[in-house]
Order: sequence, then structure tokens, then C-alpha cells
Amino acid sequence: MTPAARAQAAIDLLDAVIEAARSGGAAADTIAQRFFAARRYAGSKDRRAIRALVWEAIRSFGERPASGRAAIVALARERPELAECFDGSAYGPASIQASEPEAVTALAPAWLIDALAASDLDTKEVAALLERAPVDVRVNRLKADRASVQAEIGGEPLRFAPDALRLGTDAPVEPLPAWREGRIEVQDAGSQIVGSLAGAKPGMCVVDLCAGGGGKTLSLAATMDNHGRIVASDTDRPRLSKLPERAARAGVTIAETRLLDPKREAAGLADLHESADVVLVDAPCSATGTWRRNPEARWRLTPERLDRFAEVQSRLLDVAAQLVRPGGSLTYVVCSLLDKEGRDQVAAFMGRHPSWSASALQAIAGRRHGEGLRLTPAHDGTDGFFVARLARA
Ligand SMILES: C[S@@+](CC[C@H](N)C(=O)[O-])C[C@H]1O[C@@H](n2cnc3c(N)ncnc32)[C@H](O)[C@@H]1O
Repeated sequence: MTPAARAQAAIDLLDAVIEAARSGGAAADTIAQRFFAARRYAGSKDRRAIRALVWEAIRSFGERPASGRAAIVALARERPELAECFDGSAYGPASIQASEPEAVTALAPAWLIDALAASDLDTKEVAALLERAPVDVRVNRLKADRASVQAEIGGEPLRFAPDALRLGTDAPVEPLPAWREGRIEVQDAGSQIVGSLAGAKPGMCVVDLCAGGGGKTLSLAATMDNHGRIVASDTDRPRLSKLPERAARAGVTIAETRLLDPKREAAGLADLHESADVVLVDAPCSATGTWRRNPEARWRLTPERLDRFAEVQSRLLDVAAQLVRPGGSLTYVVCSLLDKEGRDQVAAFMGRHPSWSASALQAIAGRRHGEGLRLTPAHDGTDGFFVARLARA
């Protein structure tokens, strides 16, 4: 493909990403996969160049641009070689007009910048949310140890996450024998840390209330040395259905999946009433802490969506509390750095459940925030998380 044709393809791909963000469609990665599957003529160098341009545009513009063209035109203002692609050639974009609309460079929509600032995040912290993230893997203790896996695949052992190896950005993991044989899982180091703070131990009964595809379920099972019971529940059938295959690969036999009806979660878990030693609520959230991996998420978020997340989080915390046995604990996690979803949720929970207490969390990474701990890309080099552990008397 010519450079001009690549620029036009980037515009087309961005149009699809913008439309999906507007209408609640698929994530940018999925859209890109579909886009290239339908354009087999694009070789691997073309695909890389188009992706790089599209993701640069997504990172550069905080507000959802009016169109893919408005975004690439704005980038071209600073880049003569990109501006030259607007040459009106057969497969290239039409020439740039002096008065045409352009996307505006910003870290995030103004209301979100304000909400992040009100959550004690300065500009440096917010900018780091948009840097490119490394690939972290968790070495599965059930099958291997970190030193032997490092000897095999390389990577940097992280001091603050005992099972983590950090690989470069875009490092391919799935082709590795270590992945195929279940000795490693892709999991951000921050996710590994917050999962470990739940305090799961061998022999316990654990409920992973929002288990999704089981990233944390598998790490809990490894911490439990595959002894005990984990009930991994979620309302999303496609996500949850990935768990059994992942568990089999990882050698995890103690996890059982349970599909819940939205708003009827307590009924679906009634048999576990007051019987879990540990409940993990890795709640659905705005995912502001994972913008490094999904920067277009900030084009999807609205104040109304944020309110809806907060309502579900508060309800799920109360559902989870009913499952904890006397003396047990509930660990609340969000991959968001907005206080409305983290610190304030926990403060409200403590108000509704005065007999519960927040535990002091011991981790080598992170900083205390309200009744919990916060990890951020700028401070910890991980995705952003808020985690709190709440103990039942
Ligand atoms: C942050 S993700 C979980 C990620 C997962 N724990 C992991 O480590 O891979 C949040 C999950 O909450 C689920 N969810 C949303 N509403 C729910 C509800 N009412 N009850 C249980 N799970 C819910 C979503 O389907 C999603 O899988």
C-alpha cells in the first residue's frame, strides 16, 4: 500500500472506532482485527503502520473526534510526511482544506479531567494513563517457578509482584510454549497485586463475584495451591465461558463457574449465604486505570454511564457482604482511579455496614487512599487500581 492509502485506511478504521465508541459497539482492538480480516491485501507492514497511526490518534485526542479524517488531519498539521499523503490520489485522502474541522489534542474529555483531578490525580498522573503499557505475565505457581520461566522466555522479574515477569510492549505471548502449557498467563502486575491482597489461602471457600474470563480466579487458585473451592460468577455468559478452558490449561481444578442473572445475583448465590471465607468483587467500572491498553475507553464514558457503574458497584458490594461468613472478608477492586468508584464506594459501604472494618493492606507497591490502596501507572508502573479489604466482625 502507498503511504497515502495507509493514511486513508487509518481514517476508515478510526471512523469505525469512533462509531463504536458512540454507539456502545466493540472495542478498538476487535474492530481493528475485523478491519484487517476484510482487507487481506494489507500486508503486515501496512497493518503495523495503520495501527500505529490509529492508536496515536486515539491517544492524542481526549474528546471523541467528529471523524477519522478530523483526527488524522490534526496529526498531519504537525507532520509534513503525513500531510503529503493528503494528495487526492486514487486510494489516498483528498487534499486538506484550510477551514476543515480538526480534532483537538487533550488527555481526556474536560469533565473527566476534572473528575480525575478531584480524585487527587495531577496532570503527570493522568498523562501516564495514556502511555503504552508493557505486557506482564504471571507465572503459574501450580506448574512452574519464576526463575525457570524467566530462563526460558526472558523478561524482568518485578520486585513488588512475586510471580510477575515484565515483557516489552506488544510482546507476543500466546505463541510461547510456556503459555500453551499453562505456565504463564497474561496479567498486569497491578492486577496480580490486588488479587493477592484478597488473602485467599489453601482450603478456603472463595467467591469471585465478577470473575469475567477468570484472570483473578486463576491467580486466586494458584495462591490457594489449588486446594479449597472457588465459585467464579458473572452475568456475562461469553466471558465466563472462557474460564473452564483457561482453568484446564493452568491445571486449576477448584474453580466452578456460575452464571448470574443481573439484579438477581443474591438469589443465584443463596446457597453461599454467610459461608465464604473470602469474597472478591472485581467490579464492573469505567476502567480509567486501563486507558494505557484501551485508550478509546475515554471516548465511551459519559457522566451517566459513570453513575450507572457506581449504582451497580454499590449493589454488588451489598450482595457480596451477605456471602461473607462471620470473621471473613470482602475485597473490593476497581481498575478505575475515580473516587466515585473506589474510595467513596468503600466509605459509603462502611456507612451502610458499621460493624465491618477496613483492614490495613500490606503491599510493596501502591499508596494508601481512603480506606484502601491505590496503584497508578505513574507511581507504580502498573495499570491503575483501587483496592480495599473489608473485614466482617
Ligand atoms: C473488571 S471485570 C472482571 C475481570 C476479571 N475479574 C478478571 O480478573 O479477569 C468486571 C466483570 O463484572 C461483570 N459484571 C457486570 N455486572 C455484573 C453483575 N451484576 N454481577 C456479576 N458480575 C457482573 C462483567 O461481566 C465483567 O466480567
